[in-house]
Amino acid sequence: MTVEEAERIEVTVGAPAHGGHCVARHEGQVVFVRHALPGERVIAEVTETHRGFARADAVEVLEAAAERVEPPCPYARPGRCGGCDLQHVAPDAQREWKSTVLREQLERLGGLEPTELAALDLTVRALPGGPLGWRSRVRYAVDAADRAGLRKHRSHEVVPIDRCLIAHPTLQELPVLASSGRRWPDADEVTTVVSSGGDVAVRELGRGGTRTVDGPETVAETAAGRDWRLPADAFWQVHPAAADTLTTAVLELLRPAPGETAWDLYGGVGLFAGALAGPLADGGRVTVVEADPELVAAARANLADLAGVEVVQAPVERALRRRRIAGPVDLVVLDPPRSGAGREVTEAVAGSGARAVAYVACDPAAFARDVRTFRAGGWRLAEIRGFDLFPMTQHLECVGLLLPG
Ligand SMILES: C[S@@+](CC[C@H](N)C(=O)[O-])C[C@H]1O[C@@H](n2cnc3c(N)ncnc32)[C@H](O)[C@@H]1O
Repeated sequence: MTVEEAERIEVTVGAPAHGGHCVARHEGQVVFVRHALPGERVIAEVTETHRGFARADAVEVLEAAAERVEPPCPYARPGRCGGCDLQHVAPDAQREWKSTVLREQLERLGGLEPTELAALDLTVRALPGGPLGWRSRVRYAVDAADRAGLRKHRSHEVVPIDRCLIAHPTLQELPVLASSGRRWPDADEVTTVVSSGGDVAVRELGRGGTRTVDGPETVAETAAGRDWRLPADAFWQVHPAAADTLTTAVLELLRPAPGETAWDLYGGVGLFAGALAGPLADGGRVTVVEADPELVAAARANLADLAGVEVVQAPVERALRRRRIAGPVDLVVLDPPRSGAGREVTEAVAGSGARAVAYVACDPAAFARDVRTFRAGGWRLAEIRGFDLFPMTQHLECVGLLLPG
């Protein structure tokens, strides 16, 4: 008998898997269970059925794991806000969970052998500041009644909320959410931003594009020993300690030397190029490649004081195909979106003559697939640093050092 949607099943929960759930089995069928922990016995309500697997939410815990805690947010419950997947897990155990996911993805999708995995430190490290109040950028969705809220897990349905506990305290004060009485008749989404320079901005995205509702058009950030200015809703790391943590990891792993050349691929406003430019000075060069024209303009402005930095506006794959950038190059930073760099870009980077690549990854599955491509091209994953840039959620960030040979 297979599991049916809305049916309640009793299962023993197994290991965490990519995506914020644990794997269980019910009558031979795989069930991905959210709101659960490995080793628990739970009653789970089936939310989706597919050929060969089902999804379910743990709605009653019969035998709790020692790592289970009461979720601090009342919306982090089955059927409510889908933003946080791990609020029911103690913070240390969240990082162990992420480390397990990283290992599993590198083994299954990356093709790493047990001996290679054993040689890597897959610890996922906490950033300063604790698991709540960190998020410096929050994008809310607007529901049919023009109220701003957050979406349910795997659904377009918007849950009106009166606060988001992982949001930075400054953002929680803003009169944006339904509880403030504020309505958003012209918007599909509302973005709130607080920058390290103290700027606070609210932008709405609607049929007419985006517009600033409150605060400045651009915000100031400080990272990697430099000051940055960027459009309020442009890409920037959402954890206040993330930009410094990632640039430090990239510099420590790549060890740039004066006179070397580097590519900063998927460069955004040029964060990694800005960090590399100093150590590469005395004849070194960095080329940033970024597709978004607004980010390219910000990168050019932010990096204008640095000699030897060029910013190319193009999709990375096209820049490589049309030889707008071409090897040999010494160092490469790859920081692609969640979907990863993909085979074409990864093969081109593997053939670029680089002596080292730092791959900054926000999705362990896409990262592992690209690692497999590097390995097929004769490279190896020499070191990895995992960071908990998104506490309370299933997301993890890592920086991998890939070396040829
Ligand atoms: C994860 S962000 C990294 C940005 C930057 N490295 C940083 O740390 O601030 C990924 C960036 O890749 C850009 N992007 C996405 N697809 C791209 C593509 N095919 N070619 C070039 N840039 C792309 C996005 O606009 C975004 O700025």
